[in-house]
Amino acid sequence: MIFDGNSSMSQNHIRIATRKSPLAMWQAEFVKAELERIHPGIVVELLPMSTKGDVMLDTPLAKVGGKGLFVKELEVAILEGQADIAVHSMKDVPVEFPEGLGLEIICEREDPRDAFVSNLYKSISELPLGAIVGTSSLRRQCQLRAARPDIVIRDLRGNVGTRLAKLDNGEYDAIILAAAGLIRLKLSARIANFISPEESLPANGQGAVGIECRTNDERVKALLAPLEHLETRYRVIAERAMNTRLEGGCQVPIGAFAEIVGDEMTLRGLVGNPDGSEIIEGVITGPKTESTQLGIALAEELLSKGAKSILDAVYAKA
Ligand SMILES: NCc1[nH]cc(CCC(=O)O)c1CC(=O)O
Repeated sequence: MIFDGNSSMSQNHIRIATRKSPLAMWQAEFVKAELERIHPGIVVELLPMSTKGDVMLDTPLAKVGGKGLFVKELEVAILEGQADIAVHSMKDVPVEFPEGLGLEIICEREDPRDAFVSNLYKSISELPLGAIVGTSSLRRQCQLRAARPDIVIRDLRGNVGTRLAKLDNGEYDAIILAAAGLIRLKLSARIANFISPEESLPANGQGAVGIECRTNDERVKALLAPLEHLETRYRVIAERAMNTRLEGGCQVPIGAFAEIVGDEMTLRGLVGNPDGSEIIEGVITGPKTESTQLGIALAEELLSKGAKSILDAVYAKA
């Protein structure tokens, strides 16, 4: 039975299911603070939980497999009525939702770029021949190796603090992280260089926070509505639509990045193989209000240029 959100303990009370990582906690605290600012007197409670993705930290992400590694337990908590909402990094949110749940709100995007972090070098171009770079993202690996085939990629898992500690231990010459996570955790001083979308396309949804809740929970949806940021929604919807049409899981070498000027959206997309030896790129422009169609059309362009065989090969190995 799907829990009826309207029977929540009090009309002015919201419980947020969240992962326990510092970044997830920051995002949940951000939503709590926004709700408290907009609705004086509201009581917002955090329900920190562990997910499969948090527990299996030693396994390379591409091997853990399965969509929604970091969200399933949170969704169960909402469906069972222990929580009302879950706050996610849009980048980690699967394309499909369980019956009764939906991604109702997309908040304003933080910087969507990747960040180059190193104690020794200021940028990718400064890295010496054969430098060791830490990332577990096939997307980052693919684009880095395309530009610099000499670079050696080593796996890098864990939350942001763990990753920085591994860099500081000397395990890598440099690491690549999402700028948004570092900025939110007040660690932007660690960013040696922002990687432009021209150099490396970000992941779909990178830097944006989304809020999931019961689709029939009108009380909670009304409380959340002011947190919605329409421009971010258009951008993230286009990026996700491209990914969905490509049937991309959460760990595939796919980059997607939408920008809006006036009413016009420009969406760029890329599919590659992990070693960067093959990359298929495309760009499309159109009205921002047609973001889903733009994402699908760009995915179809990439597929017609050969993206399918690249993705099939990646999945066959995973
Ligand atoms: N895959 C983990 C993850 N999910 C969201 C972020 C960063 C913040 C964001 O994109 O909103 C990160 C860390 C990273 O990629 O460095």
